[in-house]
Amino acid sequence: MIKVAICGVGLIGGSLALCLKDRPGYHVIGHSPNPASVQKYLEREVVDEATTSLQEAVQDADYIFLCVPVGKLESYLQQLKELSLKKGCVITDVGSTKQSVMQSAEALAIEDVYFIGGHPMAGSERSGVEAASSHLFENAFYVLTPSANTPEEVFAGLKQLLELTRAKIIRVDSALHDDIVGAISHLPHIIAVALVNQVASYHEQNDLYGRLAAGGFRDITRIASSDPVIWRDILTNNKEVLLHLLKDWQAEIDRFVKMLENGDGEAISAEFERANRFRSGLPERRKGMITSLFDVYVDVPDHPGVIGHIASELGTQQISLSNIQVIESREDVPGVLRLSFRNENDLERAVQVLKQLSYRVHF
Ligand SMILES: NC(=O)C1=CN([C@@H]2O[C@H](COP(=O)(O)OP(=O)(O)OC[C@H]3O[C@@H](n4cnc5c(N)ncnc54)[C@H](O)[C@@H]3O)[C@@H](O)[C@H]2O)C=CC1
Ligand SMILES: O=C(O)C(=O)Cc1ccc(O)cc1
Repeated sequence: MIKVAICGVGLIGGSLALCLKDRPGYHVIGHSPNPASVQKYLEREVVDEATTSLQEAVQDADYIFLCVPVGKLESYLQQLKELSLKKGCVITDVGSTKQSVMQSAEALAIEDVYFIGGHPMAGSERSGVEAASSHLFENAFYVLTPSANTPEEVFAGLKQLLELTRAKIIRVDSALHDDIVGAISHLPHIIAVALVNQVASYHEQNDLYGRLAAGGFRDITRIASSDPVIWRDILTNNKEVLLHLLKDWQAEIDRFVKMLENGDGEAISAEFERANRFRSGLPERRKGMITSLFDVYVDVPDHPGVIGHIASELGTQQISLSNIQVIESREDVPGVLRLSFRNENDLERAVQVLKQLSYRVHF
């Protein structure tokens, strides 16, 4: 029996638990110091067992996953150093930054125990065990940052375990990880939050701002609804990288200021062309990391019953929708529906059905 302890069974910890629980040969135990959380893990049946005692959770565990906010990782490692752990046990984390936790683990160096940093690059703006799903990591990248002295067979063991999530496991140096993820995930979260707050200030003066905000605004600001504590920790932890990225961002904004001041329409269209070229070359429908899961956009006429019609046609074909959202909701124009599916197969079948029904679909 492989015993897996999960400390912090939220969106990520809960999704990992769901990937492992119910597999023959695996036993998943959840931990939180908070009795109400432990109760919730059990009620929701995401773990086989749950306890408020860290010692009980990690005793005899083969793998210990730390799935708490990045700012709590060091104190968890310190606590683990004081407890009795199974010889050869592997501790890993799921934090969105990797350099600081690698440094903490190296400084603490627990005897006969290995630490390998981890970051599943999938998630969402939602949080808590309520949002957990065993499908969350499918086809996403899962970064591992072993240290120079991690034995190859220990790395291989963790990789094999994580393959049960159906993620693509890749090994990346922790500093490079923080540079890249800073640019493609942390900076976009800052931009989304700053943009929402800029508009929120205008809205305080005139609520037409919020009422008209739709389509593009909602699309690029989805991630501004992410959990404040999780993101406080991520940003403060990747401070140096982000300060550098924000300087570059300021330079990008300044270039736009100049182009507008100079009325340089050609330069502006060149910016859009360059962005379009790069974005079109990105892998499609990659999970998490800003792009959505398995989504399709459908242009719909503005008449009652159209949403019900689409949902029932898909239902007839046994295609399950995981989410449906009206993106453009003005009363006088056709709208756009965003339909989300749990997997690529459902998405592709839905697209066929929608096309047969003469709906215009786009990604
Ligand atoms: N949200 C996302 O999309 C992604 C998050 N991550 C990383 O995963 C980790 C967990 O994030 P989520 O699952 O999104 O958050 P979450 O809020 O859904 O879950 C966090 C869990 O940690 C527990 N927790 C919070 N403070 C604690 C404390 N002081 N002591 C013990 N337990 C505590 C909470 O009760 C909860 O079970 C973070 O380090 C985050 O950077 C990684 C990939 C994606
Ligand atoms: O929702 C999205 O698009 C995300 O970007 C989710 C996300 C959040 C934090 C991570 O460390 C990885 C992925």
